[in-house]
Amino acid sequence: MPQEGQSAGVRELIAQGRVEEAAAALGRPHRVEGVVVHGAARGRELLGFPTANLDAAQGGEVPADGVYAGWLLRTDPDQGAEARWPAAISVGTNPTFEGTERTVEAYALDRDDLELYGEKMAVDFTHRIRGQRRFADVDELIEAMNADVERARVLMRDEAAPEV
Ligand SMILES: Cc1cc2nc3c(=O)[nH]c(=O)nc-3n(C[C@H](O)[C@H](O)[C@H](O)COP(=O)(O)O)c2cc1C
Ligand SMILES: Nc1ncnc2c1ncn2[C@@H]1O[C@H](COP(=O)(O)OP(=O)(O)O)[C@@H](O)[C@H]1O
Repeated sequence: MPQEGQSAGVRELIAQGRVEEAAAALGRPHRVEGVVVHGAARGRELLGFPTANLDAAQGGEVPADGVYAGWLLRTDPDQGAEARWPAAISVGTNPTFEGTERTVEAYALDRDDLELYGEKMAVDFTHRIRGQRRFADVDELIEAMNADVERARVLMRDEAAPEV
């Protein structure tokens, strides 16, 4: 659904991480869908930011590596279930940990109580924050993630909640 009718121009914007321009062209933020899978189990324990990792293999064009603000959504919520959260999103190989697999992961701002493994979810990309970096140590990464989360909070304050 999100891919259909996407022009080469919009695909190029997404590939370059220019998600604000892509959203303007599409009339809605670009969406990537997938099922939440297990990652390296570092998010919650080591970094203090649990991230839902999407198995995004066939769920839409993945934007350029980087850090974004946007939405984490349940695509088939039960009636009454919480369905969307403002999020800080990371796309890349986690170079600080010398990862090789490219992941799409999202931290729902200010929450630590979600149970999302196995759920069909999506991320909507509204703003690009920065590129991926290889930090010298974990503390530097955590410091950067804190700044990203603060930035995402400000950027998402006035964003209209997307349709599921
Ligand atoms: C807002 C945000 C920014 C991130 N920025 C970087 C980064 O610049 N470099 C990096 O190596 N990993 C970055 N990450 C990814 C973390 O390394 C990753 O979430 C962590 O390894 C946990 O992975 P796991 O979910 O597989 O346990 C970022 C994650 C988030 C949520
Ligand atoms: N605020 C949140 N944002 C995203 N996922 C959360 C959040 N709070 C709890 N979770 C849960 O924690 C999991 C991620 O924890 P994490 O330690 O990063 O493990 P993994 O490496 O398996 O992704 C998510 O899949 C989800 O089920």
